[in-house]
Amino acid sequence: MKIIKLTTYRVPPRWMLLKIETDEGVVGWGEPVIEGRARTVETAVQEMEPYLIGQDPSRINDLWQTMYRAGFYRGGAILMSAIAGIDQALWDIKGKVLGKPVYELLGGLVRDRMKMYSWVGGDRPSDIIEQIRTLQKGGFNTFKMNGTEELGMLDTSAKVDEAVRRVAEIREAFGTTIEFGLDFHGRVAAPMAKTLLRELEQFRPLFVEEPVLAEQAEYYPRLAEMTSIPLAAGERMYSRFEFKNVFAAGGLSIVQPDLSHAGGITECLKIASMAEAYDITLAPHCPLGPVALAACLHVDFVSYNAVLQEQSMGIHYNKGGELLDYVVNKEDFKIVDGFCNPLPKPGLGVVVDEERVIEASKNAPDWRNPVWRHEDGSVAEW
Ligand SMILES: O=C(O)C(=O)C[C@@H](O)[C@H](O)CO
Ligand SMILES: [Mg+2]
Repeated sequence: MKIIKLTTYRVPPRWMLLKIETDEGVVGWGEPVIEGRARTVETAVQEMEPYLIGQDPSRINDLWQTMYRAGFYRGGAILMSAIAGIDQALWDIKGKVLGKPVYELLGGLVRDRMKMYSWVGGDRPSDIIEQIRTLQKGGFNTFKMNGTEELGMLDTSAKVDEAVRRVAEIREAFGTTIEFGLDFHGRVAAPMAKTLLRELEQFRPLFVEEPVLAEQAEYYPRLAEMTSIPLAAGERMYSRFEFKNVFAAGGLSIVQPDLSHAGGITECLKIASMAEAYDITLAPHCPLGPVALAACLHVDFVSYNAVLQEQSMGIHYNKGGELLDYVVNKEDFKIVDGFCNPLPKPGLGVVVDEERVIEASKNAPDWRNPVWRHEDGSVAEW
């Protein structure tokens, strides 16, 4: 069997789907994308084509290593997202050829169902209580929200009080009937992280995500020393070579590689396994589409240390498109009591509605995150 064609489809809300075709008619789908840089990743996928066209798609490991090493420069958000989506599609092809879901090719199930969580509150966290109440009815009991709005590198007690009040209200309303993670989203600089973590500790959030920016990872062990709140990060780290230094330095309790940014199933499986050796749990980042989520679930179902899975249904980014819009087998993604079952169909287990994808790709938006500014006019971390 040989790879004969790669086709990318940028689609609303902000995703990109990749179709890899073979000379025997087997097709694989992947989701290579960096939110806000879809066109750049699309070009990176096109630049990877010479390593793929005419090659045997079953040789995923050799194709992965060639895409990673043969171009001399390596790593980073764009190249690793391109490789990620291609890798997903290759695993999809392999599973379809062998008639098995990907998790079977990776050693089989380590659990029967996977715990999912839902975003609430939007870019500037609001209406959280109501949104949690609504999602509870749908069976969710684990949530994530932004921990703050814009925050200066050194900011006021009033801003700290605002962040703490929001969390206090959640605990007041729900007690310990729910759990919630706080995403600092890189908005909190090191000078403010300690204060916020100390003030929030009394409410025992399930985790604090990106407590500081990924480029400040050396603070993870120092922050972990001063708080009992589990620290989570990973969406802005792109290969096991980045994660190894963070694991060795300590401080992370939860690692959140993104299956569409960190080299795909082949790489994230290795990251998950490295994390397990450090007693670090796995909670793949996935504010994206159905193929990305499917890739996450296959890694979750074979990784002992997988504890939580993000999914984008109802997320504030999904304007103009929703998680299952491009999926035919929507029922396979059903979330019951906050859990998802293994995807049973061969490959990644996503039956893509190709007509819908092609139609939607005709007027795909160039999604960009907003550019925020502090009151002094300087750019703020979004
Ligand atoms: O889901 C998360 O944890 C995020 O921090 C969302 C962020 O990654 C946006 O997708 C960037 O556009
Ligand atoms: Mg995040």
